[in-house]
Amino acid sequence: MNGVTHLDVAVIGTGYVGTTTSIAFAAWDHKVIAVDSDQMKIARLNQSILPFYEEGLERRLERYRESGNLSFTDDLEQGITRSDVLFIAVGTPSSPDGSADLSYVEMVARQIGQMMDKYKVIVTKSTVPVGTGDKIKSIITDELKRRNLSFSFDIVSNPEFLREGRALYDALHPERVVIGCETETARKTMAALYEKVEAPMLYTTIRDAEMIKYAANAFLATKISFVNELARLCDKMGTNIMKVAEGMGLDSRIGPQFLRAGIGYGGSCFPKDTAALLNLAKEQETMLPVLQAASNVNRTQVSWFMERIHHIMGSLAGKKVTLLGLTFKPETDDVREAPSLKIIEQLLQNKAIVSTYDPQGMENVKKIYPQVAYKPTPYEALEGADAIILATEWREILDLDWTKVKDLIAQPYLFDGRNALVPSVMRNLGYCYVGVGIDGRGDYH
Ligand SMILES: NC(=O)c1ccc[n+]([C@@H]2O[C@H](COP(=O)([O-])OP(=O)(O)OC[C@H]3O[C@@H](n4cnc5c(N)ncnc54)[C@H](O)[C@@H]3O)[C@@H](O)[C@H]2O)c1
Ligand SMILES: O=c1ccn([C@@H]2O[C@H](COP(=O)(O)OP(=O)(O)O[C@H]3O[C@H](CO)[C@@H](O)[C@H](O)[C@H]3O)[C@@H](O)[C@H]2O)c(=O)[nH]1
Repeated sequence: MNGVTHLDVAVIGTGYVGTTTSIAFAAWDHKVIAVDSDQMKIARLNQSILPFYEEGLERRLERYRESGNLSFTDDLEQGITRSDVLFIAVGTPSSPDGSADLSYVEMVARQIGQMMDKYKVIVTKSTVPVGTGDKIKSIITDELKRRNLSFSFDIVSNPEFLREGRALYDALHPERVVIGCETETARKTMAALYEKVEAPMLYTTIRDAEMIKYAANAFLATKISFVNELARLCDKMGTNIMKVAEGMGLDSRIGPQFLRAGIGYGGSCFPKDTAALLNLAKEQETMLPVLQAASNVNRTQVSWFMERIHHIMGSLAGKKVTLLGLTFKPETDDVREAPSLKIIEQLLQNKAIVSTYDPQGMENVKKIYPQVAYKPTPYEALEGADAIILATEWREILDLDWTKVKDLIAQPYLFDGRNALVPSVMRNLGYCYVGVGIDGRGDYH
């Protein structure tokens, strides 16, 4: 494969990562077949309809389908036999004990072993525990043995670091590409795949690459929990976590990113990947007390925030609470592990009447909490509200006409779970504004 720059690639799994990865490889002029076992998803993708919301992806999807660089199929065998490089990008959700559920990855490995017809480079894009590369190798070897075939293949770990809401940009402009591989052929193939990317390429063992992904997510999650923990203290001490974080972040050794205090991290990655790493450590009889604490802080952050609300408002029974923002972060429709879900759960338990608005997340939450009132505009959601809780800092929500909102609501309580509005501005408008760790000494009025 030396010197070859246009590779035939199959990407197995067309979720957030698989679809974005497929589009990135198509953009770099490789021929990509994206495969999913979900026929509905494939049918939509074949009409250039993205099965989730992510800005900018749909236009690219159409462009590369038309150019012939990107096609979609539910026929895995076609994807495998027509490609030299196979990417595994299926989900690795949490099992009840916190470990990564590898059943989708193992299933794909078996299918690859049952269908491959010649040498392939098999790359794990999914986030997987250390040792999964070895597992995939042995599953494929067993399947080939069963078929009395003995051709070789290479296993590679190439973890993905994209953020939802910025998936296309992150995939096209990664800050680093981590490649865990064992042979020169695999290394050259991966170098050819990423030839057009201007980013450091870090070559490691497969196990190191697998660990790097978990370590990066665990570190970022810990940074967030660290400021959230401090925010709780700031709230008691009359200090402002926003200023404290700003002061910390100006030290280049610390950096300003991921120091935004709030109601905690959600999403399909941080909660699941920290749990998986903790589980991995437990299996090795090794303690990770720092990460365990970070996880505990995050697990209790919404309850801590809700306690502030109860402290100020008393019982919420029969009160109308408007929740603004449902997704785990702005610019996505993903509500997996979103703090808003815990907030809804607690509001309903306390017999509040909940209405909500989110630009993209309402359909997904409606499936879980049909008893909440989902409104087509934020203003309709806010009518007659006794309290407003901001859970996701969508631009559209921050840019509301807050003077108009003031006239719509019954009581001016505004709880900003993301410290995203300007306290002095909101207070000047007459709101009783409460943020996370910025108000001090519980004196909110
Ligand atoms: N979402 C992110 O931002 C992100 C970022 C980096 C890494 N990751 C990791 O990437 C992996 C995928 O995440 P995601 O969010 O894209 O998941 P997802 O749930 O959105 O998509 C997974 C897809 O795999 C498909 N699938 C499952 N089994 C299959 C099979 N046997 N054959 C073909 N298709 C199959 C499913 O139908 C689904 O469409 C996970 O390990 C995740 O931790 C996710
Ligand atoms: O200072 C901050 C930064 C983030 N968050 C929250 O943290 C969560 C995760 O945010 P972000 O990391 O931006 O989104 P993800 O799409 O989950 O991306 C993370 O998880 C992906 C999946 O593994 C990785 O690829 C990315 O590198 C990693 O940033 C969200 O709920 C944010 O609201 C905070 O509370 N404070």
